[in-house]
Parts: sequence; C-alpha cells; structure tokens
Amino acid sequence: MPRTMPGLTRRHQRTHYLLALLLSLVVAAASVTAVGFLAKSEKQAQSRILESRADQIYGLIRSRFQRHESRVQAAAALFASSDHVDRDEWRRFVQTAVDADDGMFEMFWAERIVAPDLPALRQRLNEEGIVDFQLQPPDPRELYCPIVYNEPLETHLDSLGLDICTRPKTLPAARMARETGQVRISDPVNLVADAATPMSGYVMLAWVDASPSQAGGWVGGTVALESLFSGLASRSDLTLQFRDRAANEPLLLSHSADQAQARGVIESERTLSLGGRDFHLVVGTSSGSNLNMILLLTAGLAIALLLGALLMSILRTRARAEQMVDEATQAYRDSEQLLESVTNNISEGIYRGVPGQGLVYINQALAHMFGFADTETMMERSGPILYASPSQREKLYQLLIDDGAYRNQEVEFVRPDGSHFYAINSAVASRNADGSVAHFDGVISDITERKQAEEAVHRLAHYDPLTGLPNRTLLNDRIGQAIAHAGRKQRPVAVMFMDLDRFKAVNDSLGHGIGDQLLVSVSERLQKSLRQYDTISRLGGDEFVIVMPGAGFDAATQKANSLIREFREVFEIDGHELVITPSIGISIYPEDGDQSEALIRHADTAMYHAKEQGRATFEFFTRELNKRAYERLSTETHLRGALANDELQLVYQPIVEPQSGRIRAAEALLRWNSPVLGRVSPEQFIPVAEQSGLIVEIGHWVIETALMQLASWKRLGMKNLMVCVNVSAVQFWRGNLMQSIQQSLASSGLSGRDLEIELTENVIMSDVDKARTVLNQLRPLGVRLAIDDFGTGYSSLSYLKQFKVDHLKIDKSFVRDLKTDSDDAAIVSAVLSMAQDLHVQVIAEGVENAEQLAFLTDRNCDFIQGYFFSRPLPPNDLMRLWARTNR
Ligand SMILES: Nc1nc2c(ncn2[C@@H]2O[C@@H]3COP(=O)(O)O[C@H]4[C@@H](O)[C@H](n5cnc6c(=O)[nH]c(N)nc65)O[C@@H]4COP(=O)(O)O[C@H]3[C@H]2O)c(=O)[nH]1
Repeated sequence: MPRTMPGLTRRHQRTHYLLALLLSLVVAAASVTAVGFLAKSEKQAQSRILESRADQIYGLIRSRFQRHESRVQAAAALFASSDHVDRDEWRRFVQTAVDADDGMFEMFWAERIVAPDLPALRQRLNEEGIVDFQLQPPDPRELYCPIVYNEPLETHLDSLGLDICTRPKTLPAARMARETGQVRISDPVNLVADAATPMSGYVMLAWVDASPSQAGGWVGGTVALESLFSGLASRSDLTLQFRDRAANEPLLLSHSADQAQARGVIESERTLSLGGRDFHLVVGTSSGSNLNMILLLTAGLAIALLLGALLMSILRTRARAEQMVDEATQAYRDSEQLLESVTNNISEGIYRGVPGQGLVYINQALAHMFGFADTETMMERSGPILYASPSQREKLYQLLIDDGAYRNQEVEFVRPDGSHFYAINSAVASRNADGSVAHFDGVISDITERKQAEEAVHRLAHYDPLTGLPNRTLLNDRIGQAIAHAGRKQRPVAVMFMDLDRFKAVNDSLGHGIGDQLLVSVSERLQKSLRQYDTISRLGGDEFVIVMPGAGFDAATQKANSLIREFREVFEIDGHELVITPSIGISIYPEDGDQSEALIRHADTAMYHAKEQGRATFEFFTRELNKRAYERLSTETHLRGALANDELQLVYQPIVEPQSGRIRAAEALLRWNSPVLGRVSPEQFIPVAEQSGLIVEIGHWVIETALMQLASWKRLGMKNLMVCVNVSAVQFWRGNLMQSIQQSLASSGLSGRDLEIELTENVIMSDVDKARTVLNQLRPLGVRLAIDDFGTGYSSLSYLKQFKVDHLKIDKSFVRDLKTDSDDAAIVSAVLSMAQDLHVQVIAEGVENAEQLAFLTDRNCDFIQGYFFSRPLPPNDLMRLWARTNR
C-alpha cells in the first residue's frame, strides 16, 4: 500500500497513479507487440529451420529405407539371375548387409511351394545341414511360404521355417510384392518375440519368380525401425513423430514429444511413400524459443512495471519535492509572519544597529519605549539610542567589539523629552570577515516598573511610610556605619531617643489624621534643625531617634536644648494650634554601648527617665538609669503573673469626718506581695503597670474587688460607707471604664453612689473634652468623682467645677508641711475656702498629727485621711475600726 505523503492531495496521487499505470500499459503493450513480433519472426525462422531439418530427416529416413530396399532388390536380383542360389552363396551375398549394423536386422529367402513340394524342400534343407526344419505354423495346407535361408542364422534360428504367408502383417506385403514386382513393406512387426522390450520393425519383401531350377519366393529384409531414426531425434529441440498411415499409430516419439506438445511446437510434416506404404513424418521444434518469449515477455512486463513504478516514484519525488518547497516556502512565510508578529507585539524592544549608521531596524515596542508613536518616526527623528551615561554606552560597545556580546546589562535611557527609563539591555554582534563588527542586534526590556517596585519595596523596608524618615532597619545600618567610622577616628556618636509628650492625647482628641500630620510636621522640623550628616529615624508612634556622628556630651546637650526650644513653637495642623513637647534620652558611643541596639535601648531608658522628670526635658543615660530600667523590666515581668497568682491585695484607708470621727469612706489601695521581689510599693509598680498597659486589667480588678468588699461590709452592717478607687490615666483613656464599673456594680449589687473614682487633675486636663464625655457617661450611674493630688497640677478649681467634682483631695505634700511651710498653709487655706465657695467637699490627705488635723478642722475641711487616724488596713481590720468609730 503506498504511503500517503502528508499534504500531497488525493488528486495529485490519482494523477500520478494514472500516469504510472498508463506508462506501464504502454510499455507492456509494446513488450507484448515486440514479443509477438519477435515470436512471429522467431517462429518463421524456426519454421524455416524446421523445414530444412525436416527435409534433412525426411531425406535421411528415405535414403535409409532405400538402402535397405536396394539390398533386398539386390538379393532378389541374385535369385532372379541365378539358376540356383544355395545357402552359402546366399550367406556370402547378404553377409555385408547384415553385418553393416545399420538396421538390417535379418535377411531371408522365403520360398513359395505347394504342399507336394514340401518333402523335397525338407530333403534339400536336410542336405544343407538343416536337420530339424520346422514349419511355422506347422499346420498342413496347400501353399507354404517358409523362410528357408536367413542371415545371420545364429541369432535368427527361430525365424527359420516361419511362413510369411500365414502372418497377417506380412501376407499383404508378400502378395503386393508378387503382384507388382516391386519391393513392398509389411505392416510393422515385433522383431524380437520374447524380448522384454519390444522391437518394432518392417519386413521388406521382393518377389522372385520361379525358374526351372528354383521355386519362386520372396527375398525379405527385416529392418529395425530404430535404425531408420537413429541419431535423428538426438537434438533436444526437435521432436519426431513417424506414423504409418495404414497402421495409424505413432511409430516413433521423441523422448521430448510430450513436453513439446505441451508447449505447442511448430511442426513440419512430410509424407514418405515407400514400398507401397505411406509414412507420415512430423518434425517439431523444441520448446526453448517459447521460454525465451515468455522470459522476454516477462522481462517486458517487468520493465513496464518497473518503468511505471519508476515514473510513479519520480512523480512522487517531484511532487514531494514541490510540496516540500511549498511547505518550506509556507513555513518561511509563517516564520516571517510569526517573527513580524512577535517583534511587533512583544513588550521587549528589538533593534539592529550598524557601526557608523546607527539604527537600521527597530520594532514597535522600542519606538514606544522611547516615546515615539511608531518606528518610522523614531527612525526619522532619532539618532543613536540615548544612554543616561555616555560612558556606559562606550563600555557596552567595547564589550561588543571585544566579546561579541553583552547580556542583561542594566541601563538607564533618556527619551527625547528628557524623561528617563530603566531597562535591561542585551546585544550580540555579527562580524565581517576581517573581524570588525558588521552589525549588532539587541533586545531592550523596560524594567522601570520593576525598578520602581524594587525601590518601593526598598523604601518600605527601610523608610517610614508616613514621614519618609529611615525606619529602625535603616537606623541600625546608619548607627552601625557611624560607629564604624567613629571607631576609626576615635570620635563619639550621640543617639537621641525622642518621644512626644502627650501625643496620645492629641491622637485621641483630634483623631489619627491630625496626629499623623503632627508627626510629619515634627519630622520636618527635626530635619531642618539637624545637620546633613545626622540621621533622623522614626521607630513608630511618636518615637524618633536622632543619630549624630561626632557628637559627644556637650554637643548632644546643646542639641537637646535647642530641640526643646524649637518645639515650643506652635504646630499649626489643620486649623489646630498644637503645643507639644519632647522628652529626650541620650546615649553616647562608646561609653553607653558599641552596638546600635544597645545605644538605642539606653537612649530609650534615658528618655523614660526624662519623662519621669516631668517631661519637656532630656536625660543622659547612666548606669543608675540602666539599673532602674532593668528593675522596671523585672517588675513588669513579675507583675504580668501577679493577678493570676493572687499576689495582689487591697487595703483600705479610712476617710473620716473630723467632727464626728466617723468613717465615711475607705480608699482602696493596692498591695503587691511578690514571692520573688517581696513587697513592691504601688508607687513603683503602678507606673510600670501603666506603661505596660497592665493597669487596665488590674484597675478593673481593683474596682470589682473593692465593690465586692463594700457589699460584704454592708451585709455585715457597715452602713453609710463608700469605697474610693484610684483610676489611672491609662485606665481612664484606654480601659473601658464605664463597662468595668457597670459590671462591678452589677456583680456586687451596689449602686453607683457607693463608689467614688479618684482622678488626678492631669488626667482630666490632658483632654478636657473627652474627660467630660467619659464623666458624663458615669454621672447617671451616681458614681462620684474626686480630684486626687489636688494642688500639684493645674489647680484650677473653677475649671474643675464644670465636671461636677464631688471631692477635692489636697495632696499630702501640702499637708505634711502645714506647720512649717507658710506657703503650703496658705495654699491649703485658699483651696478650702474656694472649695467651700464652690460647694465642693475637701479631703485632706496625709494627715499625720493633731496639729495638721486642728489646722484643717479650723478651716472646715470636710474629711480627713491619714496615718493620724489609720494606716491603710486589711478589710477585717477596717471592719473592726469601723465598729469602734461608727457605732
Ligand atoms: N506619708 C503618708 N502617706 C499616707 C498617709 N496617709 C495615706 N498615705 C498614703 O498616701 C497614698 C494615698 O494614695 P494616693 O495619693 O492616691 O497615691 C497612691 C495612688 O496614686 C497609687 N495607688 C495605690 N493604689 C492604687 C490603685 O488601686 N490604683 C491606682 N491607679 N493607683 C493606686 O499609689 C499611690 C501610693 O499609694 P500608697 O503607697 O498606698 O500610699 C497611699 C497611702 O498609703 C499619711 O498620713 N502619711
């Protein structure tokens, strides 16, 4: 089955098949015609040869017959011409003929005698030595024709006495010979009666009339048929048939006759009339010529087929070649289109440049990259590609010359409008035979976006998004660099940790938007006030760190002072005039650390100390500060587990009505007995709890516990008693105070009037509006409000009036020195007087002695609290005290 070529159409294939078939048919027909013609010529030639051969054979057979006939005639002439021919004479006469070995099988003399002559014959023969003459057949009859002489006698004794007139095959010939006087030939006879292989032959008979001394008779010659044809059929290409017409049977068939018949030989026939018999001779050709014809024809047909196949193959090869050319052409077109499509649609710019000529090809993307509408415009207007750095252009071109290529080079290009873009540029050169650059092909990928993204990532990783200042990561780098540089030059580095005082209040009251703007303004102000090589970093929230390479103690002091001064100037943010102060902690390399992290941490510690010192100030880091910072950290660590471990307790200090001496309230005060740190003063752990935010949780616990305690006392009969709890600034602003109080009241079953919260002036004044909102929410619950530590802060009573303050607590620092410090006495007197005017009750704290009590009672102080009456007491002790005082 022919393989179908992909892409070769069926129509083409059919045409090819038809052409090949046609050629095969034409060649086959030509072959057949040629073979026919050749066969015919061959046949004619063969016929001619055959005729000639047949003539030869015919002549030979005829001459062989005639030779035998003439011998018989000669023998007959011998008898006719002699009075008597005796046996010896006969023998001598025919001896040559029978010895010639050319087919004369036997020669005999058969006499015609009548019955009465038979004894004389026997007598004569007996005399001649034939003693036992037997007639064959022996039957008595009138006429006998027995063979009386025959030669060679030795081999043909059995012929002696044979009566030829009794034999149906010889009798007709004998008669005819007598009647015509001619040699006549008998029917074919078997020459050897008992032989295994029959031997055919003829008997030729010639009549000899009787003479006076001799009876008439026949001379006979027995001729072996084979001898007539010997040597004639030896050629394998000839077949012979020799038929006796009268006998009508083949006398001789060549050994190849059957094959010859099967192959249809050419035959030539002759009729041979001899001795009164007609013989039919058929000579045929051998079959060799037919085979040749068949071979020829086969070869012709094979050639036809081969030619057809060859043509088919040629056509197919040609068609395939054409098809391949078509396909290659199509593929080339496709690839050209693909290339065009790709080059015009990819985002990479592609160009070809020729030294001295500039660009000779660019694609669409390249034109767009350089800000041109299309390639034509760029090719017309643009010179060489513009590199931001001409030296880089030279360097890359040198690479092309030296290495033949450069790959993935990051390049900055300039557009005609002056804008820049970043790209990755790769190019490869093609060289002339002399090695010079013939042209170079390049690819440019615009990586501006990637660069921008990288820069954005870098910015995010290293800069504070709000202010654009370096973040902690970059700060660490800068400090590291500053230390490395300073270390070599043995110079100091100052690290300032700056925190904005009460920034949270700004954030909470004015919102984060304003807070953020304030931070930006602060960063700008800081940047303006610092040297170029100083680094300002924002760590987050309101924390800034300033690194000042080369600055030691004096320079840092100077800078801190100037910063604090500069911050006195108002920040105008979105219509708000904000005053904000910084607290600054300073650490110095190398004294306070040689690592960025240590220097920042120590500056932070110093900053806390500055805040503790009353804000808007700065502090240098000291070992003592570090110790305190460590203690604070340790306190915080242990405080985290204090609530859960039940390490906190409340003690209650009575607040007493001086006139009656009755306990009207009890202030709940925290106590922490740490199994590790021992007893820790509230003045030590409360600030830590506030800084860490733990105060929210602890504060809730205090309110809840105090109210539960009061409920318990009330159940035990302690009437007209309320509890006062300290609420810290962090708890007030960040903790959900309202919810905490509501929950605790609910669980204790008490009313709001049983609770008083103590807030410092500073808490309220840090955000008056918000404080008002919170307090207004509490008011409906009946919760009372006391201003703690009054006198230490703003001390603006009239201002506080609007908050419906229930009690003012005069700070114990004023009470302590009442006797010795006239200022304190004056302040206390003034406060008491003002409070009475405003109908606000006053509680004096820290009353330790009778003089203090007398001073206060003289001025109608409403309540007294202090060691003079009682130290803070455990609940049961207070209950016992109450039992003594209030019954
Ligand atoms: N020298 C002297 N001191 C007297 C006298 N009478 C009372 N005190 C002390 O004065 C402090 C009164 O509490 P504070 O001013 O609110 O000052 C409190 C308060 O600000 C804070 N505090 C205590 N408990 C809590 C609490 O539960 N929550 C909050 N936020 N702060 C608390 O800790 C501060 C110290 O508390 P304490 O050590 O318990 O100290 C208590 C108390 O023991 C006296 O006659 N002489």
